[in-house]
Amino acid sequence: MVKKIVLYGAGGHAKAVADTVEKQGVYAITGLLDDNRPIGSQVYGYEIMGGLDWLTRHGEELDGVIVAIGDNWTRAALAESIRKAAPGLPFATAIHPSAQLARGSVIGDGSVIMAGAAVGSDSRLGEHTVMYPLTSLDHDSRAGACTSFAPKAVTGGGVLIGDYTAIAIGATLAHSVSIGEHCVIGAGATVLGNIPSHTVAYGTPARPVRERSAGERYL
Ligand SMILES: CC(=O)SCCNC(=O)CCNC(=O)[C@H](O)C(C)(C)COP(=O)(O)OP(=O)(O)OC[C@H]1O[C@@H](n2cnc3c(N)ncnc32)[C@H](O)[C@@H]1OP(=O)(O)O
Repeated sequence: MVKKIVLYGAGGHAKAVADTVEKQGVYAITGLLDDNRPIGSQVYGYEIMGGLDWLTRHGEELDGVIVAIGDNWTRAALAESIRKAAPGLPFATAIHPSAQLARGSVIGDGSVIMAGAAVGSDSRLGEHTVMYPLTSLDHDSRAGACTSFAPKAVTGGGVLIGDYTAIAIGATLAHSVSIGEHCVIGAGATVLGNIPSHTVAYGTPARPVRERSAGERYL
């Protein structure tokens, strides 16, 4: 039987998540939830049904939920609110059929792995992580919870990435580098050394540019 899920979010990122879920073919999307858009409006033919109140009333009818918000910190906060509003409702994981998951790789609940993304041997992704198209996290790497890889962001093997960190479009991380929590690695950066937590870094080679606090906007 097809499992029923809702996507929490209704913007551009939610469209990309919906496409991944549709292609995966494991879940049927009952509808979308969004606290800032009118109830009854539609995205891709899916109705916006409400917000957290809806989930409190209908959570038990569902098999799962995916937080479909692109910003890492907002996605984390919403996941926490959902846990409280609908305790026991699982976070579903969406994996595009063209994604490649190597032996020993582990994908955290609520994560979304889009078209052509690759997770290398024995690599682990935390909960609610997003890998956009053509990204790769190579062998023996760890990406924490609520991290994100924008299109064509790639890493070598043995890389560590802390919770909430965003790897921007086209960034490259050399093997064995360690990136802290709450970092943003800027578009097109080439990271050759470690980057401490709460840092915005970019350039080739990437250099820390400034500090950033948790939740500071980057998209
Ligand atoms: C499907 C999707 O859409 S997923 C999302 C895709 N988008 C991304 O991944 C992009 C995310 N954003 C970035 O990567 C940005 O580079 C950030 C957030 C890291 C940096 O942004 P800010 O700190 O706001 O930098 P700001 O725009 O103020 O620019 C400051 C200076 O740094 C330069 N700069 C900014 N980012 C970069 C970069 N990645 N590489 C080199 N130089 C940069 C700017 O050109 C500017 O230079 P100037 O002062 O000489 O004019």
